[in-house]
Amino acid sequence: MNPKVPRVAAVHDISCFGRCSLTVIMPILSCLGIQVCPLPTAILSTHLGGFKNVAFCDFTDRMPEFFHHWQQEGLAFDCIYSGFLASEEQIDVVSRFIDMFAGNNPLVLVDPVMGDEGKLYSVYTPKMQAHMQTLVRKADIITPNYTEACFLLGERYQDDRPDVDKLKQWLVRLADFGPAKVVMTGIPFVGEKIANMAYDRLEHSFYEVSSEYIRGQYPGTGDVFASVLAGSLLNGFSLPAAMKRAADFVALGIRTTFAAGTPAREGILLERALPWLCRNI
Ligand SMILES: Nc1ncnc2c1ncn2[C@@H]1O[C@H](COP(=O)(O)OP(=O)(O)O)[C@@H](O)[C@H]1O
Ligand SMILES: Cc1ncc(COP(=O)(O)O)c(C=O)c1O
Repeated sequence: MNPKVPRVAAVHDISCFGRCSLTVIMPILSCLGIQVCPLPTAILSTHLGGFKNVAFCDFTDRMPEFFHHWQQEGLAFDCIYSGFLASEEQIDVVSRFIDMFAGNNPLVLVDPVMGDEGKLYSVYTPKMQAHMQTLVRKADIITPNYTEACFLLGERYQDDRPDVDKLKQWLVRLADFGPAKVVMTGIPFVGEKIANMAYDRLEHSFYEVSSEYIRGQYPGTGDVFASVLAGSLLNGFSLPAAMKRAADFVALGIRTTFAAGTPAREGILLERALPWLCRNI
């Protein structure tokens, strides 16, 4: 275990119901022995997948006030981890935040949350997509799902089995934007598998971690995966080992939830899966 408690600035929304974003990221990172300082991007009554009339409070205008105070207090972070961003302007605000806190050389993980299953989320405009590309340039590691990788690269989304050599080229092209490590999640493979593929430019290596696909589409799996990945990297695990821990934990959460039969839109039963993570930090 890391002798010092690493500190993460988690730049995500609070979806008050539905187990995604900060409501899963905070307990997961705490469980992994990491201090989490949330910088909220928006507060929503629920996440955006599967609910109507969601109450939405955009936090863009308040964010600079919060991080300027952190700067005055001399705070430093070991990691800056961003996810769902609520507006075009907010993407630039996060970019400024990263610049302001670059002095401590934090691990910058950008999860370019934009869409799933070939579609952009309703709040994501094409302009936000272009701004997201500029944020990705500042990251050390990015974790797009397969859909987000297609949007970042301007490639057509295909829901049949993508070709592995082509995916490798895509990973290299994504790393050419700036991040040394790229982890693409949620790749649909034949044989009932779901895969994560990664490229580490500094190691000149590709990695693949796949799991048995468990029936069911749950919100927040990307956040659960990326927070276990971030926490494991901060605790000294290698990239492939961190990917394996993240994929295994999501699979455990999904299996537990599927067995309990709770509504998919409520997310995975994190409360039942967390004890495993706490025992395996
Ligand atoms: N139905 C599933 N069965 C098994 N593992 C899953 C399933 N859904 C997600 N995962 C795991 O979680 C990772 C992240 O999920 P993904 O769906 O890509 O995230 P996002 O919510 O960002 O679209 C996947 O790459 C996989 O390892
Ligand atoms: C408001 C909000 N934040 C975050 C997410 C990220 O969820 P995921 O981990 O599934 O990418 C979603 C997805 O529905 C969302 O609606």
